[in-house]
Amino acid sequence: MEMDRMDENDWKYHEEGNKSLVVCHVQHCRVLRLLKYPAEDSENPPQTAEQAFRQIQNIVDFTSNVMSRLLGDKFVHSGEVVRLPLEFVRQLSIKIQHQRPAWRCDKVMDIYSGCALCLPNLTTPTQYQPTATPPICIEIKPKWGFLPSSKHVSRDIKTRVCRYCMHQHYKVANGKWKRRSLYCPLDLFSGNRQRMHFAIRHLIEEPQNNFKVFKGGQCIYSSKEGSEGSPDMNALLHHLRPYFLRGNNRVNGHMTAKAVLNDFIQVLVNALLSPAGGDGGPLTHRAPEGRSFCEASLFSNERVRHGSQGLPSSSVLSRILQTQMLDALDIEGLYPLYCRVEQHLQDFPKDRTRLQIDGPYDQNFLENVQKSSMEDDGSVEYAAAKVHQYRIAMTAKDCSIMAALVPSVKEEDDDEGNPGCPLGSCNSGTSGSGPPEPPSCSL
Ligand SMILES: O=P(O)(O)O[C@@H]1[C@@H](OP(=O)(O)O)[C@H](OP(=O)(O)O)[C@H](O)[C@H](OP(=O)(O)O)[C@H]1OP(=O)(O)O
Ligand SMILES: Nc1ncnc2c1ncn2[C@@H]1O[C@H](COP(=O)(O)OP(=O)(O)OP(=O)(O)O)[C@@H](O)[C@H]1O
Repeated sequence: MEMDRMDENDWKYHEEGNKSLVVCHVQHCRVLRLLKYPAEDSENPPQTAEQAFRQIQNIVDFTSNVMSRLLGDKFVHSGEVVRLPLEFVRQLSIKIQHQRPAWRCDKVMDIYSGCALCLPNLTTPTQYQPTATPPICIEIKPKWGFLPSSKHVSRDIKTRVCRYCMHQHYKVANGKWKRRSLYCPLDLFSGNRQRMHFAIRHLIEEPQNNFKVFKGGQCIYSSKEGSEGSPDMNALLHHLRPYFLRGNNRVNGHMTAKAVLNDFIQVLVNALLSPAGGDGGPLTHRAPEGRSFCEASLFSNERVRHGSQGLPSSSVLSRILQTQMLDALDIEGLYPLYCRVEQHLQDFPKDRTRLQIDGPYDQNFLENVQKSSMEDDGSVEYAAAKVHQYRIAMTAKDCSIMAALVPSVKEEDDDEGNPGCPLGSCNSGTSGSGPPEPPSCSL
């Protein structure tokens, strides 16, 4: 990318979250992730350009030296910080403003620093030969996959009902969503194909902030906050049908909507369980110590007892779960340690650097955090290490998986020239274009 030749017309609005806004290039498979600030700060940016640069560089370092090592570098893209011409950023901000969802407009895009994070566009994978049917990318934000077993947890309900399921009641009550989702993360993280199928089915029915489908880089299925109805599942199935034409579940040569949905979920389950290959990072597999079933899940307890195989240790879900479980104390055990660090920094502000509170997230950072003793010796070093571990766990609890399903070139057309079942053949490993792309994490 030539920074002095940036043209806002080459970029379009893609998506946004609470902290950043993402634009994608109209031709190249790149995105720019720009910071967002509260709208009331729009006249006075809360940080200088250099501070914004440092913030984004910290994200890159944290991703490459911490998250990538824990989740596996096959799954994580760190990106790079870029400096953009201010005029380009201003024009871009004006151009995309009308496409932003109203409920996100309490924050504005950073137009002052001229800094952004440049990443590959994970909704349009490039490693495979282009085919007539564009790739499908599914974004899943799985949230917390375990029940806390920390001795510090004061309420028994937290050890029986998962945080996501409890939060659903809160989110419906405060109006963020109109209907409760029946998705339960513990089902998705179970490794049991039936439970995972059940979980994804409910993600599709009520996607909220946890499920999106992109086709050729364009979001074709997601929840709109505050909207009365659910997104149109028939329209989604209409998009998906051409990808599954060679399925077995055809009635009079026609594949039923139910069969398309089942095949789609099946492919997704396979992708989520597929091994990463290569070095997965320094994690040793730790099974959740508490219960692995949430009482709020509608998946029958009886069926759980009759088959729970657990996650393959090198799958993306297993890596995410292991990283989430670095939060071994729960917020109730962590908060007093956080207060210890806060108090210490008030008394000794210079120790902020020694304790690496704001980074740098260099190669030693993770090692130092992992070296921390198991027993609380009352030191600020112990407390700071636990706070760091908690922050790493929180990142894994709020990350998204981008699973790209790429049609195989070889079987795209059958002998009569009819379109084939690209995702099915990808999945069975008979594709001429290599195995399906492993899911990637966008953090
Ligand atoms: O607290 P939660 O579980 O609602 O998660 C928040 C997310 O809500 P969601 O569950 O996706 O609806 C929330 O997402 P949205 O703003 O709803 O898109 C953020 O991701 C928030 O993280 P941060 O404060 O921006 O770092 C998330 O906060 P953290 O819990 O990660 O601090
Ligand atoms: N590299 C990428 N390629 C394609 N799409 C992306 C990429 N990174 C982010 N996105 C899209 O942009 C959305 C917002 O990005 P992201 O989740 O990084 O924002 P955030 O503000 O950090 O989110 P949160 O609300 O969790 O704080 C994602 O949900 C995803 O749909």
